[in-house]
Amino acid sequence: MKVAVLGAAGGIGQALSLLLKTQLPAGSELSLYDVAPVVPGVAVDLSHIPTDVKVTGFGKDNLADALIGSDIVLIPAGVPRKPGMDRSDLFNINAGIVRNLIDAIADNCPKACICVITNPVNTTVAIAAEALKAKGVYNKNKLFGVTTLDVIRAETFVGNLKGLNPANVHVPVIGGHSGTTILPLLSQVEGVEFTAEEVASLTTRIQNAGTEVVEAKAGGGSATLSMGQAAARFCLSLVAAMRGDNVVEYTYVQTDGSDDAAFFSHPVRLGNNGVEEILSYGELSEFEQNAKESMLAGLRADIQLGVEFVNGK
Ligand SMILES: NC(=O)C1=CN([C@@H]2O[C@H](COP(=O)(O)OP(=O)(O)OC[C@H]3O[C@@H](n4cnc5c(N)ncnc54)[C@H](O)[C@@H]3O)[C@@H](O)[C@H]2O)C=CC1
Ligand SMILES: O=C([O-])CC(=O)C(=O)O
Repeated sequence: MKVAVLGAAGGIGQALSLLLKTQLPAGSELSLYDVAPVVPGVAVDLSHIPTDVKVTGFGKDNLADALIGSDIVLIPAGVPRKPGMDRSDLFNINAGIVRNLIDAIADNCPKACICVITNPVNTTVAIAAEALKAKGVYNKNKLFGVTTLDVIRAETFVGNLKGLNPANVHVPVIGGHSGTTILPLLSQVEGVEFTAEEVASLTTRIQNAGTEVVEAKAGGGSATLSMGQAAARFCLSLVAAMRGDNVVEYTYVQTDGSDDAAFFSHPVRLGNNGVEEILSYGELSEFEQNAKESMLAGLRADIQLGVEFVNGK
């Protein structure tokens, strides 16, 4: 198993690479790429941890070498938010970064599962899909927007509010990954009752949790450590599924688009070839149904922006 991390010298990239170095199965390879000159040093640093995972660092001019033979590519490359910015304000810089990295993936490891972390995820995943189509190698079952951070936050906040161990709480989160497009399904949390006020305030907190971190970091970036954990969880689930385990994760994937949007986070059964089955997210409460209806137009517009970035208007 070879896993490549593109943007590996950044805040997310380093946390994620550390978790993968210690948790990937024995015999795996971890390939770290970044345009920052520190990346070979990050790889040397990690390589001193005694696990049977081989780590190699690749600088700016060696993207092809980093990618060749990869089974999974994780993309946390790009700029993070500062206070006062929305995720959509990152589009101008990050759209081009994602496009170029995806072109290189198409050329060097077109069969890899691709996990996009770079914001705005609602749009960068659509950019990735269109760029892969333009190269003739798009497989909708192998492209994922990583929305696991919304899930782990929701589990933490519910656990804290109700005095439960968050590790035992499961909260479905559907939709996209920004503001009101993030839709936690609190009505489906087993064994927990919420008042209407709790549903309203928890939903808002989960939707604004990224901003909570951006403001607390006061100009020093956005979530990196919790995102490293979230991306590691998603990647390790994909690895386990590729080795035959039955694994379901919530992730932003291409749907048939019939009722929701062309990309939408669903519970997804993962398998050897990425998406094995997109599962239903079940029944929504009236609050959730209304929240879904009112965010869909915005999510569709975010996706359209990505389609037009690659194909023109
Ligand atoms: N999906 C999600 O839930 C989340 C997504 N993010 C997003 O992840 C991205 C990265 O965030 P951080 O790690 O905090 O930023 P960072 O600034 O700490 O790291 C980004 C890294 O990307 C590298 N980079 C820039 N252009 C590149 C290119 N063309 N090729 C390879 N590497 C390149 C930089 O050199 C840097 O090392 C941001 O867009 C952020 O908004 C952040 C948190 C959660
Ligand atoms: O809020 C941000 O800019 C980073 C992010 O996506 C998150 O923390 O959920």
